[in-house]
Parts: sequence; structure tokens; C-alpha cells
Amino acid sequence: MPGSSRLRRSVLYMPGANSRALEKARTLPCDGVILDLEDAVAPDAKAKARQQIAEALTAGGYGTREVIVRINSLDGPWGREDLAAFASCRPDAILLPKVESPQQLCDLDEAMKKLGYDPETAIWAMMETPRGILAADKIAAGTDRLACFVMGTNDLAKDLHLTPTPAREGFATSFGLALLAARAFGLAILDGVYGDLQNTEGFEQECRQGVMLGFDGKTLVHPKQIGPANDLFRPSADAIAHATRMVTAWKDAEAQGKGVATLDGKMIEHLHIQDAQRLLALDHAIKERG
Ligand SMILES: CC(C)(COP(=O)(O)OP(=O)(O)OC[C@H]1O[C@@H](n2cnc3c(N)ncnc32)[C@H](O)[C@@H]1OP(=O)(O)O)[C@@H](O)C(=O)NCCC(=O)NCCSC(=O)C[C@H](O)C(=O)O
Ligand SMILES: [Mg+2]
Repeated sequence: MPGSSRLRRSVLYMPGANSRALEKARTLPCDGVILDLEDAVAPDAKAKARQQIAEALTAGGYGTREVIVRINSLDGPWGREDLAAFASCRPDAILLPKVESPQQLCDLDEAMKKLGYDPETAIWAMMETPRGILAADKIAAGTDRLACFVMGTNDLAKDLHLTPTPAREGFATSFGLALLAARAFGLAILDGVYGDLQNTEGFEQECRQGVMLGFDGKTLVHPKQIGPANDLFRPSADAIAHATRMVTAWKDAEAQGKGVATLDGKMIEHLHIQDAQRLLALDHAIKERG
């Protein structure tokens, strides 16, 4: 699975037409950047944005940040030209908007092969339409190049006619189906954006909910959202201390030939240890990032 162990707590969108944002992204402490050619770029600005993104990718300087380009749909007037522009620039992934069928991913994969894309360049898929959500399991199995689902909560809210609320009840089924499909096929999955830039408390509450639901991180629209997302999507010190004690208790039990252990009066089985090890690996990766 390409890139499945990468840190993705904070993944910041920026319009490809905004040269200042493309430059600034090289210095921001986010885990990834999505250089957008789709909804954040006006039709008349698409060609210039495409050229600016190609130049930015060629110049490099994004360090350990994962760099993803969101192209336009391959069925529309810009998508094929978008894809052709980045074959030699080696982005980490191409993000396809409004994915509704596995065939769309197979077509993208085929086109990337023909254009000479590096086999390590992953495909990411926006999950943001009712048809896409209903086909999430088939899409998740669509191609080996697929590495990540990204929730498009703005498009979903529009199509579902739902009223956004702080608890996001209206997204429950969509989140559940997308998360199930992603985990069933070993994909990463990122929560949608929070557009109220002044409401720090609301943003943090949505991050906490995203962690609780099982998302790997959150997509962002402004640099000020990076710090809180990085903090909230990293395992807490208490969680790491507990995971460490669980692993120790498990090793002690194993040494005594037992297949089950207890810690603080609670039963521990192998599945709990797998989850504890996942948290410890995440913590290690974050510490290595510095
Ligand atoms: C929302 C914004 C238009 C606000 O921009 P601005 O008014 O420039 O904000 P600030 O003055 O507060 O900016 C301060 C500095 O930070 C830089 N900046 C701002 N935003 C970004 C960014 N996204 N990436 C990088 N750098 C950024 C400014 O340049 C300032 O820098 P400096 O010059 O040093 O002072 C803007 O934030 C913005 O455009 N955000 C991204 C919008 C976007 O990409 N939207 C599309 C994706 S969301 C979506 O489509 C989700 C999905 O499809 C769905 O359906 O849900
Ligand atoms: Mg969208």
C-alpha cells in the first residue's frame, strides 16, 4: 500500500493560483499539503494555477511534508491536462475529486501509467457525493495505487441537504461507511475541512470528534488550524504511558506462557496490544519528525 504509514494529522489545502500560499507551505508545520486545481481555482485561473503548481513541485523544498495535487475531474475540460502537467514532477499523490466508482480510479491509474508517472505516486480519492459513499467499499478496492480517502464534507452537506451542526449528526452514515471501507482495505482516511476560521473552539471540538471516530487526521484551510490539529491527532501522554504499560504487562504474561493478561484489573488480549503498538508507532513517528 503506497505511503500507508505516513503521518497525516494536518493536511492543508491551498489554491494553486495563490503563489504566496505555495511558497509559504514550505515553512508550515503541517504533515501534508494539497495543492488545489479544483474548487478553489476559478475557471479562468486554471491554466496559470497548473503552471504554478508544476513549477513549485519542480523547485521542491517541501521537506518531509507529503505533497498532493488535487486535479479536476478527468471527464471535464481540465482534468486530462492537469494530469499530464505533473508526470515528471513526482508529487506524492494525485487527489481525484467526487469519486463515485472504482472505474474512475482504474482510468486514472491507466492514464498515470501511460504518462510515465512514478509507480510510487499514490492516488487519493475525495469521498463527497452520495453515490461515492454508497460505493465506498468498491472504490476502496479499486486499485493498488489508492492510499487515502479524503472526506469532502462541504459537497456532501450540499448533496444531502443536511444542516451542519457542531455534533455533525447528519454525516454519521457517510462517515461510518467511508471509515469501514478505508479500514477494510488498509487505506488512510482524513476528516473534512472546518471553514469557520474564527471559531477555534469549534475547530478543536471537530478534531476531537475526528479522533474519536477513527480518522487519521484532518484536512485544513488555514495555517492557524495546523497546530491544534497536530496536537489533537497525536496520542496523549497518558495514552502513551498506558500503551507502554500494556505492552510490558503483555510481555510478562507471554513469558509465563499466558495468552491473556490483566492491567489495573482489566483484561488485555492480543488485539489490545496491536492497538497499543499502533499508538506507540505513531508517537515514535511524531517524535522523529521533531
Ligand atoms: C480562506 C483564505 C482565502 C483566507 O486567506 P487570507 O485572507 O490570505 O488569510 P490570512 O490573511 O489570515 O493569511 C495569513 C497568512 O497565511 C497564508 N495562508 C492563508 N491560507 C493559506 C493556505 N491555505 N495555505 C498556505 N498559506 C496560507 C497567507 O498567505 C498569509 O501569509 P503571509 O503573507 O505570510 O501573511 C485562505 O486561507 C485559503 O485560500 N484557504 C484555502 C481554501 C481552499 O483551498 N479551499 C479548497 C479546499 S476545501 C474543499 O474544497 C473541501 C472539499 O472539496 C469539500 O467538498 O468539502
Ligand atoms: Mg468538494
